[in-house]
Amino acid sequence: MTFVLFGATGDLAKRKIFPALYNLFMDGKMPDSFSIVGVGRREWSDQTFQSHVEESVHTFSRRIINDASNMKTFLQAFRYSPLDVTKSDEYQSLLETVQQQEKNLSIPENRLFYLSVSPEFVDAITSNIKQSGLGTVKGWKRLIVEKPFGHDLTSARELNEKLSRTFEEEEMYRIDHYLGKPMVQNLESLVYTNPLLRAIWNKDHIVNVQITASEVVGVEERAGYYDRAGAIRDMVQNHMLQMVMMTAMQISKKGAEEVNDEKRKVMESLRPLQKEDVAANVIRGQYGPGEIKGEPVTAYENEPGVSPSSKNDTFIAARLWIDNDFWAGVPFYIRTGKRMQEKSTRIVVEFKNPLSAETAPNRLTIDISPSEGVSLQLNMKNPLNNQIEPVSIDFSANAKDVPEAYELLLFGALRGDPTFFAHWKEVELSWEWVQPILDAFEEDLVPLHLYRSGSMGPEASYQLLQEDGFKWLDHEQK
Ligand SMILES: NC(=O)C1=CN([C@@H]2O[C@H](COP(=O)(O)OP(=O)(O)OC[C@H]3O[C@@H](n4cnc5c(N)ncnc54)[C@H](OP(=O)(O)O)[C@@H]3O)[C@@H](O)[C@H]2O)C=CC1
Ligand SMILES: O=C1O[C@H](COP(=O)(O)O)[C@@H](O)[C@H](O)[C@H]1O
Repeated sequence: MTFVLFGATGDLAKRKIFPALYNLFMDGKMPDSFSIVGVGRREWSDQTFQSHVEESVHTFSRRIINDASNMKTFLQAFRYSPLDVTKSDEYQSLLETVQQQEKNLSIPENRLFYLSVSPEFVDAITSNIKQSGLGTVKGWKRLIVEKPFGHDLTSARELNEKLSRTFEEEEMYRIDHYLGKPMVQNLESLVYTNPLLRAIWNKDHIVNVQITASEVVGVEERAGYYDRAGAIRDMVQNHMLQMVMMTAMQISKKGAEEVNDEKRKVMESLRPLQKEDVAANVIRGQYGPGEIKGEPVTAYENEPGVSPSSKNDTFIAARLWIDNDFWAGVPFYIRTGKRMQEKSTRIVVEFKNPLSAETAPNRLTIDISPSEGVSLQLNMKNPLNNQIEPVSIDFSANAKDVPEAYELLLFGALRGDPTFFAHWKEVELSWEWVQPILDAFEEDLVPLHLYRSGSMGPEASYQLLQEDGFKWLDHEQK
């Protein structure tokens, strides 16, 4: 297999892709013979590239590197091909490098193309892959595409149409790194393999589902992108909706087709929002000044690169309804934002409580990151005072040796397993659901609530749940 990495000199390659490839190699999960060809504009030699890869792995790998001989073998697989991806005539030398490696190392003609570049280049690269012959193989070819997948519904459709000229749907692996998080991958098994949970994973037993992805960091150096995207495109259209799908799908057997089908069904049942209804169901927020870990931090509007008087959303909370037999009448609440109190991604499932006045409701909390675990809140009699009190049964994963999201995702693509990648139908349905929100924001039909940095978002997001008689189950209330 030849792994052709466009954007090999970039940030994502350095922080995520090279360390993931190294860990797969160390775990014996790379194919028997493989070559990795990096592409970028910089005029690097193979040696410069190999040193860069080595440094990246040393800096960012979850594994402590103490095995020089394995590292040497790993680095020998790397070649660099300088190329401006917009110039068709430069692809010939890339093809030659790929073919030479295939010949020298007797590598079967299987090619995995990874586009870790700005979306504006995706069209040029895929059509040049076709024209140059890089995409003509005796074995298989696959394409991994990074987010963002479009800027709105129209651009996502256009992008998909362009990609489909070179790659079939079965050959496309759209990355959503939340689908690589071990606990998100675990959701399917958690419900499927526990008849106890399967029996109650529906509207008869569940009153609401809350999915939170809060971050402590602000916009950092990404204002150029983020000020145009906002939390709605950056997190909701992809990661948050993928977590809704993974939580709400009803699996009856394991396998990629089933997972993608069930996720699609969830999205098809998601009640569409009309532009006029957005304000009643979606809270738009932007961080103001505040404190993070005791240190003052600036408001979003004063961050470098943010446009003056920007109305960009750095926080979104929303209420979703899945109008199918399993979930009709159960609100799904999602919430995500930057500069919040804690870094945490968590799903809380609250169960019905017929004894509501006397006992706390049962709750299942699934911690996705940074800690990974599951806890179930039950009621028990305290022998000291004979009072019924909530107790928690906890399982925490030992994160030390757990593969990172990019390892799991790359391993999936290497095996040709699309289970934890976003199928086009899911992406399109997600954009369809989000588009009225984008329109309502554009037309300023939704108030922008400022929230204090270091808080859990604007007060309005608490009111959203209060309207239904619920409250956000933050960490201390778990
Ligand atoms: N960084 C991250 O954490 C994440 C990134 N992503 C996505 O991954 C993609 C890459 O991001 P990131 O690595 O951060 O971006 P960077 O800006 O760090 O890297 C961009 C890469 O593209 C290459 N490139 C740019 N123009 C050309 C060109 N004309 N011809 C050939 N190569 C070119 C650059 O090579 P050179 O400079 O040598 O020309 C560089 O390797 C983006 O789509 C981003 O949205 C997604 C999730 C997280
Ligand atoms: O895709 C993105 O995700 C990160 C958050 O990812 P996590 O794995 O740290 O939870 C977010 O910071 C970034 O803005 C977004 O582009």
